[in-house]
Amino acid sequence: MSAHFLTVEALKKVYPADGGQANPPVFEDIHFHIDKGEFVCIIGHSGCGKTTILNVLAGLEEASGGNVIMDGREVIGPSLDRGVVFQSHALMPWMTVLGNVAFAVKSKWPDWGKDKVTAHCTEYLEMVGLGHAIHKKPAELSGGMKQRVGIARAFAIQPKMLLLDEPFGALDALTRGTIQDELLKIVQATHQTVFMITHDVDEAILLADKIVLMSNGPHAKIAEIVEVTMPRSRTRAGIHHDPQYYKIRNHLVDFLVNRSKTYAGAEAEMFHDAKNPPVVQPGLEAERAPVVSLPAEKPAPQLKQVVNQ
Ligand SMILES: Nc1ncnc2c1ncn2[C@@H]1O[C@H](COP(=O)(O)OP(=O)(O)OP(=O)(O)O)[C@@H](O)[C@H]1O
Repeated sequence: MSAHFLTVEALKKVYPADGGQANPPVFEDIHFHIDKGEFVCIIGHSGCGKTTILNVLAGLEEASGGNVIMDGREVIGPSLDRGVVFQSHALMPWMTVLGNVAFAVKSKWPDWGKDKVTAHCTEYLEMVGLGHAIHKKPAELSGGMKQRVGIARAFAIQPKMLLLDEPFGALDALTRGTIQDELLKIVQATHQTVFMITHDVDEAILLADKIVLMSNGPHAKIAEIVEVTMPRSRTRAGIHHDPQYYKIRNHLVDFLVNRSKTYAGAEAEMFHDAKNPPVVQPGLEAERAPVVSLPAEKPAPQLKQVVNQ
């Protein structure tokens, strides 16, 4: 049995086409794992299937093949073991901020009394800087405040795993930065296991222990796992002073701009092993990390080994 907290094996998704035609798989042969307490970001071009993968991990979407094992059990449906925060804050507009969080907390712990629920929710709302706004309704909040409520609600149920789908995508840069700092602090304090989709490479470098890079769809694969080797005590203001930051950033941008399209087709299988995507540490490499590109001619037999170093 796998020793990892979460294991994704051979995951594949095909959406049915209109008119009975067969669609190609959005992604296939997706393999990766997450250890307890790890913060994992996933990056890839629009349409490669990141949200679909997150929904499968959440149990909200069924895969067409493969499986997801979390904490020794197969994920077959939604559970309060997994907290989800979407890009659009899904708050109940008729309830107060406290009421929105309390609703989730009461679902998780139905035996708790009112005072215990209120104290618990208030603690998490204070953590995201909303202690002063617990009696407000969502309509009275800014976009950033609403998103904070969603984050507090997800943390308050103390899920085994937190799934974040571009939670800051709709926020202005200033608010986004502040909430990133708050998330960083909470995650450092709680050691919460997190899987997060982002399009922002800086956000991924700031928050993640490792970054999963997806190639373009259809037939998207996990192309590479990038370990963020900078010390965990990162701050938004400080990471730019670490020489590793630029190496990691350049590596991610180079993937997105140049390499993300080279993983589809039979030829790609000759140089890429989707079951064991290369794990790279560009921050620690003196030179630029190896660049994977389709060879012009038949590849040398040891090419797979080179890519995996
Ligand atoms: N319910 C659905 N029915 C049919 N096709 C779908 C459905 N949901 C998603 N798709 C298709 O699957 C592909 C992957 O979508 P998904 O939203 O998972 O990608 P993504 O990588 O998260 O994209 P983005 O970064 O733009 O959010 C897209 O081509 C999308 O059109």
